[in-house]
Amino acid sequence: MKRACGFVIFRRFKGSIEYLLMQTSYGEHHWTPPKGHVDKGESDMTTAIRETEEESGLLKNDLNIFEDVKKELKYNVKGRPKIVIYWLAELINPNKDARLSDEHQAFLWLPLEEACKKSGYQDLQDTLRYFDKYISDKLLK
Ligand SMILES: Nc1ncnc2c1ncn2[C@@H]1O[C@H](COP(=O)(O)OP(=O)(O)OP(=O)(O)OP(=O)(O)OC[C@H]2O[C@@H](n3cnc4c(N)ncnc43)[C@H](O)[C@@H]2O)[C@@H](O)[C@H]1O
Repeated sequence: MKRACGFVIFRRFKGSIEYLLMQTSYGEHHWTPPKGHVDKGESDMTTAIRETEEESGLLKNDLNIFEDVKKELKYNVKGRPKIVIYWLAELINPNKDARLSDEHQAFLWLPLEEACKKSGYQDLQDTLRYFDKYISDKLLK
């Protein structure tokens, strides 16, 4: 099965929580958090870190990774099943911005409702809402 891993990255910015979404420069120009295919012999977490660095310029040291908070999405791409694993991560310095690679044409930091609208896919919206609840229940109290 095709497998991809990445991070739902949030930052605490001017009193609100914002999520990083990136828009592909190919295909349908859809928006997702940074993620990508697991290479042969690579662990899921290594993939998530590598793809995030390649796609957004944000390094492992820029992030506080919540290894125990993850979500798996399963959907079909061209008729073949794909699994995508996202962990939650916080951008430690909220003023450090992302940068683009050739794979994306735009990125945005968006509050929950706008991020859900932009992402479109129901399972990604559910994932964002699940992580948002974790943030409010566990990190903001
Ligand atoms: N059309 C294209 N033209 C040119 N180059 C292309 C291309 N598609 C991929 N590539 C190349 O493939 C590389 C991507 O490699 P990676 O960067 O390693 O992998 P990825 O993020 O998992 O790829 P992708 O964007 O295809 O995956 P997603 O599941 O979001 O998206 C895959 C499909 O699933 C759909 N999808 C995404 N999330 C979904 C969800 N939650 N539910 C249902 N469908 C979803 C998307 O709309 C999309 O149709 C790029 O370097 C690019 O060069």
